Amino acid sequence: MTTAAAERTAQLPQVAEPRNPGMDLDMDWVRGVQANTSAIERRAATLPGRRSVKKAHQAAWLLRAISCIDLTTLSGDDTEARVRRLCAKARQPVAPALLEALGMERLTVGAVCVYHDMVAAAVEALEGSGIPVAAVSTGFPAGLSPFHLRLAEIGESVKAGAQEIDIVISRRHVLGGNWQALYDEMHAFRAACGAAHVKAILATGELGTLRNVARASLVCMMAGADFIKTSTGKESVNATLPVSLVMVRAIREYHERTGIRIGYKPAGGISKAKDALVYLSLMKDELGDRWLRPDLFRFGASSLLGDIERQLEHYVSGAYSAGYRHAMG
Ligand SMILES: O=C[C@H](O)COP(=O)(O)O
Repeated sequence: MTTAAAERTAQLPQVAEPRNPGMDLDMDWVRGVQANTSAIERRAATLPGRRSVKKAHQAAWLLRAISCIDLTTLSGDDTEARVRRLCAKARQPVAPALLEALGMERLTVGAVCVYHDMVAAAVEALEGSGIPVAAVSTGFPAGLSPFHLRLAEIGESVKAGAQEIDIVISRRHVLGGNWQALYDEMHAFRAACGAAHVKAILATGELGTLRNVARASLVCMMAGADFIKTSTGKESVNATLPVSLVMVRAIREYHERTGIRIGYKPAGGISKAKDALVYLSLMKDELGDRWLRPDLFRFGASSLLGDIERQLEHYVSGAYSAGYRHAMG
């Protein structure tokens, strides 16, 4: 690391110790996990119509959604200039006049998420903001590069200043029911992250069954994942409500048994404000208010912020402002 990079790293805000110390692999627990697909799909189908976020309160919830976004660019044509623009947006996700109209002084996104090569540019652009940089590592998105290179990539991203590492698991371990291999892989990734938080991307669209999703979620938590994340955004099926129900219920079960709170990150294809509201109400219903903060909930999204901003503008321009003022007290 260059001296300048080392100095930048030293100036970064203090990151809390990873919250999940993990535990030994409990095969009885893993094998005992079931997922009733039709019941989950029935329940998921009711979620978009639920009214747990009242219309009059939606602007406040949308502001909360912004604070939980991992603002993402993960494209082959990413440039440092694009990342710098993204970081400027991360610092000021909503125009100051709009924010003022909504009665808020300061709002940032939860993190900026980039490929390893863009970490240094993002760290520099976010300096002093308190916004962490998340790096997708371990041969994202397929996770099929040699194991030692995947570990080395984590180390490089941490050295460059990433405070959060989004790893991808080997789908073949899940598809072959090789839970010990999945545990060992996740455990090694966790160790390589050091003080950085680690999010385990399951790539649920490639895991075959909801039961596999439930088991993989548990194994990754046992091996020390601080967050579990649905998707890379590159699979043909990314975040869905049925998968989210399965994963948040695994988080709930892990919390009930261990007392440890694991975060949840749906990612891929979430681009509408109304979808963000559905996810927030799912978190509230299934896990409670504690999981509505950025330390335990993130959206992995590249285009969600734009739609939320449009909805907020619409809101401020008239329709529900009386209700919003009431909701904000
Ligand atoms: O992890 C985040 C995803 O790659 C973002 O996916 P998206 O571009 O569909 O929002």
